[in-house]
Amino acid sequence: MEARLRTEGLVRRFRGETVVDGIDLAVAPGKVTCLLGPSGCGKSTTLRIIAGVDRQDAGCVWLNGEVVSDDTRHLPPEARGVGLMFQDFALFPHLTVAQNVAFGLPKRQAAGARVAELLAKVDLTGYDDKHPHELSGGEQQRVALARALAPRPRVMLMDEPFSGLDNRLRDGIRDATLAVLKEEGTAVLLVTHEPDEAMRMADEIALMRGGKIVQQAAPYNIYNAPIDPAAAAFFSDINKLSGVVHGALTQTPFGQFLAPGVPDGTAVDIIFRPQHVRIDFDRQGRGPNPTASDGAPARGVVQRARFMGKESLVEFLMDDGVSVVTATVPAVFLPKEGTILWLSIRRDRCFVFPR
Ligand SMILES: Nc1ncnc2c1ncn2[C@@H]1O[C@H](COP(=O)(O)OP(=O)(O)OP(=O)(O)O)[C@@H](O)[C@H]1O
Repeated sequence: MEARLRTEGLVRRFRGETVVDGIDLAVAPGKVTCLLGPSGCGKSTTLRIIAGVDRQDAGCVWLNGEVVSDDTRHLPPEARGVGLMFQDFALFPHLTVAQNVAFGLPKRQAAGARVAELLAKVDLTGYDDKHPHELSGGEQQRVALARALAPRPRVMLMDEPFSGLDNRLRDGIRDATLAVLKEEGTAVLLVTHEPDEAMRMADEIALMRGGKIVQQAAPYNIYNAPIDPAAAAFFSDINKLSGVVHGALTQTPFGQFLAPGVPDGTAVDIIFRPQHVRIDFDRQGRGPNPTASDGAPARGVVQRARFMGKESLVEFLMDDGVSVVTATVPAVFLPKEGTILWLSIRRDRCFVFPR
């Protein structure tokens, strides 16, 4: 399907510093792409350029198949037909819910039916005559969504739209928002610095660092096939084992790992997530048998175990005396310091990166 929103080679510099550095994006109807990255990596600037409130130094923006901004052309924000939803969503305090939602609709258009339809979609039927101060944060957020959607924008740009909400509300509002956006077939570009939010909302995550998209993929793929250690570390704690390559193999406490194409003598890091470590009891100095999926087990001694609610975080010093491995285990299990246990790692969840 043709992209509703597309950018090519967007560049933006402030005082000689390049903060957006060649951003290519494409979002199809009914799809959500999340721009995810640490503070200051250029996410909001990218969004602002697409919205038209900032202008790029190079590159091109298409909306609904038409160039809205390039070297010679720059449509103002109000002519771009995009919906905007930002963190400080600011409803008009003196207008009712229905008037807020109807605000963006053409004056001549009979707004009643569209307003009622949208209030039903965001589960606020009957709230028409209330004022913003009578609503909870979550309800205000849903009114803001209804207002942004009222003119049927085919593209929605959202910048940390849920960060003002408390944790208990947030998941529900995210899911409700997503459902409405999908139903309306809106192409969405959503900026967030929270990996959980991106995983929950996105069809595709564009991971940004230093003004560039370093990896773009579906949440499952980006989580399970990160492009480098920093991309892996952005989504969870990680474990790192060090090795040196000989004959396309590197030795670790967990046996050999393949390092295809990596020259002999290269130092590599083997990265894996704590949740992909399995632990097993010591049976008179022996652990579980090696398997194809989990490789060889290795013995470790518990150094620290922390209760985290639904799980425990257990830190091990491995038998080689240098490797430290952290595992998450169900919280019912909180082993004592000094306990000897055997660890295995899901082989398909390990990533080998030249250092
Ligand atoms: N108008 C401006 N003038 C000068 N520098 C700016 C301007 N706008 C943004 N910057 C700088 O550009 C860089 C990227 O900012 P941007 O707001 O796009 O980052 P971000 O990834 O959205 O971060 P955050 O998650 O903190 O909002 C930052 O270093 C910021 O200080």
